[in-house]
Amino acid sequence: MKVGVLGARGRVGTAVCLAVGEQDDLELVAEVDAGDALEQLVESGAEAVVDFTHPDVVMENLRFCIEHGIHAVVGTTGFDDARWDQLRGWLAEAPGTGVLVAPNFSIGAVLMMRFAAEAAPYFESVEIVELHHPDKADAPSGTAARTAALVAAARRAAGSGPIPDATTSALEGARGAEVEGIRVHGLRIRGLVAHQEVILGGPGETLTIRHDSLDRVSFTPGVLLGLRRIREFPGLTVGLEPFLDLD
Ligand SMILES: NC(=O)C1=CN([C@@H]2O[C@H](COP(=O)(O)OP(=O)(O)OC[C@H]3O[C@@H](n4cnc5c(N)ncnc54)[C@H](O)[C@@H]3O)[C@@H](O)[C@H]2O)C=CC1
Ligand SMILES: O=C(O)C1=N[C@H](C(=O)O)C[C@H](O)C1
Repeated sequence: MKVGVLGARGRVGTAVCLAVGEQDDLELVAEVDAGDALEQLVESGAEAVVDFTHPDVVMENLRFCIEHGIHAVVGTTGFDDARWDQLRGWLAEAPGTGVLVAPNFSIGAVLMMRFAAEAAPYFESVEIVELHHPDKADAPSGTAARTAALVAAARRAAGSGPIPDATTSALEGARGAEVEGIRVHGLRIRGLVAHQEVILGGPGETLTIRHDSLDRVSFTPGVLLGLRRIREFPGLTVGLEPFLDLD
């Protein structure tokens, strides 16, 4: 498969270019970054792209790819319901084209999210702490937002009660942001890459589920899996789980 990388000179894009270049069954045909023409993808015959760019530009990139029947494996964050609807609308006009958007391509992070959702109905309390490098544009992280959504859905399905919190007075931000009723706290620390803790608590005990991406190579096995299986998943897929046969 011929592959183009969008955001090729970025932190993750650089690691993805190296990884794709090492595979016998994948050929890196386009390395596109800010200011480069997207037409390069068509001229080079790219059959699929990997996008690790910026929330402000990813939709424009995806519209171009879908219009040209190029599959997309997307790590860029910043998606919301309006963006999902827009993507589904574009994909309806391009049967056979697949777009995978995964908030985290690291296998450990996917499992961390799954374990957190599985544990959540068994505990009264649950909060999420995400820790990243300070050059990250978005907060909370896409991973934290998705973890909160999965945890909230698991609790709803189990009929869990409200999460206890007696706070009546707080400085703005002191209790973090709320995503689907789950508190999410973001730290930006030089030296870190991407880390997350889900802390659950019940009477007399806590359970902490932690994942650490220590290097951006942690994202490349999931990206390669996405490329190898994208033809099997036409339309929009959110999250790597189906590609890992986890759903
Ligand atoms: N899903 C996942 O597993 C992961 C997702 N991310 C997300 O990926 C995105 C990128 O992260 P980083 O690599 O750390 O950022 P970065 O800032 O290091 O790299 C982004 C690159 O995109 C380039 N770019 C900007 N506009 C462009 C355009 N229109 N076309 C092509 N390239 C363009 C920039 O010049 C830069 O080289 C962020 O949204 C981040 O949250 C990051 C790590 C893992
Ligand atoms: O910007 C990053 O670095 C990361 N972004 C993704 C996110 O927002 O969840 C994935 C990972 O946390 C690294």
